[in-house]
Amino acid sequence: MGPHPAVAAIRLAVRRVLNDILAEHGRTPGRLTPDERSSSPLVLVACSGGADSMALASALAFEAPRAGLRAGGVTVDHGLQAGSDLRAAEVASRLRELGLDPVESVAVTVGRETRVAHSAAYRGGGSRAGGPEAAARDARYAALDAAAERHRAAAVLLGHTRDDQAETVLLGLARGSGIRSLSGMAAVSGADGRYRRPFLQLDRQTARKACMVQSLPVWDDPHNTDPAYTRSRLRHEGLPALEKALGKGVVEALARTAQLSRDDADALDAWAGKAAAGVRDADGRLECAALHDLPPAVRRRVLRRAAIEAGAPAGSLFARHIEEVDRLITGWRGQGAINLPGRVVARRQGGRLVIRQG
Ligand SMILES: Nc1ncnc2c1ncn2[C@@H]1O[C@H](COP(=O)(O)OP(=O)(O)OP(=O)(O)O)[C@@H](O)[C@H]1O
Repeated sequence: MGPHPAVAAIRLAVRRVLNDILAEHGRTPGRLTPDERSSSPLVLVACSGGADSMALASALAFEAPRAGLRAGGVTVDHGLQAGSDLRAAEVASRLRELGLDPVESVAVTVGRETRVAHSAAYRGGGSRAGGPEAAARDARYAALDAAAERHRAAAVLLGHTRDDQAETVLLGLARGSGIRSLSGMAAVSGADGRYRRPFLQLDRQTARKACMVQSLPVWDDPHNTDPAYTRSRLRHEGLPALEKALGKGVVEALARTAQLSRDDADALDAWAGKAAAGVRDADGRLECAALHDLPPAVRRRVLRRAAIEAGAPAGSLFARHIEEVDRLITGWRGQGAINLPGRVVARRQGGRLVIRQG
């Protein structure tokens, strides 16, 4: 008898991603001999101990040796709840029981300077827009990046599911975001495509079921049900209300919107990349008349790229900033310079737009 359908589904999702990683390393799937083991690429799973990432860890532990890859795990202790250090240690020991090796528990301090074990220091991103959730996320990714580098990992797997994707799209819609935000999380992201999300097409219920039938203990993060958090309200009130009003299938539809938006955003970014070269003069200033002739979606992307190239941090550069700069082109009334994040300033000089450090 084969595995339970939920277990088969999570394993298939992970196998696909492992096959991609193997292909990128010029390898074919197959079990390792003991000699080959130390030189085979390492895939880490980022595990909170929640159902999604425990399911992911179990599928990785099962599939990696069959594919000819090593598998390890990292759990991050954000230090935000009492006893979080004990829980992280417990998650680490569960990962070891699954057969993962190496396994690390990394402590970070969110909000101020963020430290991890191994004496390295990272910025927690406390001043970043988005509040404590964003600060915790920044600290977590810094720690995961560092762990991946320490272990020279080929990839880090994350347990985001189709439900997480739908929530991300809805949050973006409610904020009035453009299609790049509506495209949600990418299946592959980060430095050199380090982060992989095998479960983006899989629903949360399947991951939870897979844990249940494999008797994997899971930790339910109280933040996930705390109505103080926007995402929690969306998950427990917003999406169910939408499904009640519009019928089942809202989550799948939103995930499809993410995919379609990603394709559109990629195409527009490529267009803007080409257009950017055509609107610059020899001194790197932008020609306002040429910018004016571009479709607004392309023009805004050209302006955003120029601001980022001048040093504006992408994470702090919002649509409202770009709209203000855009008015120097489309609504020119002699306005003064526009200040952007990262001490970047946009100002009009005759028929040219200059975007550079203030
Ligand atoms: N403390 C953590 N340590 C390591 N990885 C984490 C941690 N928190 C989140 N992750 C990774 O990020 C993914 C998304 O986390 P998030 O908290 O947004 O979703 P979730 O639905 O609560 O996931 P899970 O059920 O796995 O906790 C997780 O599946 C996991 O891969």
